[in-house]
Amino acid sequence: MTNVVFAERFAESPLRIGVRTSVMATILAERVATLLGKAAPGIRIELVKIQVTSDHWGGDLSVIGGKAAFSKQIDEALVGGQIDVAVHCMKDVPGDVPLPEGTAFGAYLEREDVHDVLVTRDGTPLADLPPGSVIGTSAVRRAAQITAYRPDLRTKRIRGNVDARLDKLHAKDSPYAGLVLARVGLQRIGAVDEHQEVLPVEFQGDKSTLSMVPPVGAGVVGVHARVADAPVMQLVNQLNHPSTAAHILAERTMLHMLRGHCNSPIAGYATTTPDGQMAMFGMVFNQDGSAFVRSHAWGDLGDPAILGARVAADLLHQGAMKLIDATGRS
Ligand SMILES: NCc1[nH]cc(CCC(=O)O)c1CC(=O)O
Repeated sequence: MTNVVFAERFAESPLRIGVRTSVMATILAERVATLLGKAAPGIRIELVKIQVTSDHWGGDLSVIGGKAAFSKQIDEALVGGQIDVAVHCMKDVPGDVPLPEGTAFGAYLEREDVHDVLVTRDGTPLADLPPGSVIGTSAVRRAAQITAYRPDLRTKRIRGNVDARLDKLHAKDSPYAGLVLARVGLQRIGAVDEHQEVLPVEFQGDKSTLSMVPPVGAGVVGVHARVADAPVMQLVNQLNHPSTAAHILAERTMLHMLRGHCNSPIAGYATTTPDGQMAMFGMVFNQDGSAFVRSHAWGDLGDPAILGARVAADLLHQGAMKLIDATGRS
């Protein structure tokens, strides 16, 4: 793409990036704006704020259409041409509904940290919390793994942006002893002074060892644009990190095959091994983590979808769908 074509495309109007009005969404949109600005020096870039109703919804996500509710207004603005680019945490992009027609992810930024942490008011580790303590999380994946390790604790749903959740933890009459959150989310919003216990991502094969296997898409930011908008798509493509893109394709192929949705107790994590192969780990839990299936496979970095499909097929063969259905497609 020559600078002339860019100049023509952006002569009349700036490149518009849609951004949800949360601290984390704003920080990620600004990061993408900076990267796009470096890739095409001189183009004008504008952040367009989009108020997302579900950000203010404290109830059950299924009532407003699941995880897709968060992206609905952004998707409409992208398809309708009010914005040119949208920025998403891949973890939040549902696997059971297709992307809006005519749109695609043009870039996946290099994967960041995938660890979840336990944030507490005073730094008490998970192992030492008194029986009956309440852990705040809305993710069945997190609740299942916490409960498997400490069946004597309780988990309680908590919703809202990360900063709002931390406020709830520190509130005077907070019911929560701790919250499970993504470490990268805390880093992004600068909440680094919190008492954090980093939870290991490796599943050790038994419930007595603490682990928190990452969700599909953990730590990856995706840049979404209209396929027909070639200048923007080609510009966005320049930000793509190829091995991250391969890992995401493997993980999301697994998620599609398991029909993973916002309430799915599914973990999936693809990595590149030191010898240049791709490794993929998948796991499906029941609600309290007392039952699970898991699969680990290796494959060619050039065939991510095949690896994801193999892990999914293995999980399905072991009865994954029964566990997912028992948790409820609510
Ligand atoms: N569900 C909310 C959400 N979506 C993306 C992140 C940040 C982590 C990431 O991008 O993987 C978070 C915060 C959290 O789960 O604590």
